[in-house]
Amino acid sequence: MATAAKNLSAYDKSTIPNAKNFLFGIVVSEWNSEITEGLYSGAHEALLDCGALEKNILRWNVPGSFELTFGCKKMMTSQKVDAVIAIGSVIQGETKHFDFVCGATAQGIMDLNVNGEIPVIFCVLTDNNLQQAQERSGGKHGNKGTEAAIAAIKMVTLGI
Ligand SMILES: Nc1c(NC[C@H](O)[C@H](O)[C@H](O)CO)[nH]c(=O)[nH]c1=O
Ligand SMILES: CC(=O)[C@@H](O)COP(=O)(O)O
Repeated sequence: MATAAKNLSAYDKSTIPNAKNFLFGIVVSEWNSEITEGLYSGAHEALLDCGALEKNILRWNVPGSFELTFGCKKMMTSQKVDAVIAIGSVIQGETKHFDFVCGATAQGIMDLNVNGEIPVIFCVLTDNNLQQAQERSGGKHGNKGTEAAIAAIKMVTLGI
């Protein structure tokens, strides 16, 4: 199902476990900060709405999406977090650089999930243009940050 066919911000709170006992890390890319701050707001608000405590949400910033893998790895190995949300916005430019940044970031975060002990949520928008990014970070298609927060809570409580 394409994003255009769903609302990224939609969730049934009654089906989401309470997050009050868990610690969440959020690593935020500074590239396209208009977008990544919107994603962060969506994730932060959803975590609090589902019971997470403000003092249990740790935020670090990194320069760009390519640095998300290292930032998440450093956070998960040095901090007592139960899940990490990686937030980025990659927007197509004139060259193939978009492909390399998106591919490397997706692979790096997947590797953290395969080799690590806690879930790392892929909250990285990979859009053709700014409008698409705006629509998915609090616009008409909702907020992928909200979706990522719900995914983090579900993964932390998996099997409980
Ligand atoms: N063009 C975008 C970038 N590029 C920067 C890289 O992510 C990286 O910081 C740089 O190559 C140094 O290692 N990053 C984004 O997050 N979004 C973009 O659209
Ligand atoms: C995703 C990128 O790295 C891209 O925005 C950079 O722009 P350009 O391809 O025009 O150098």
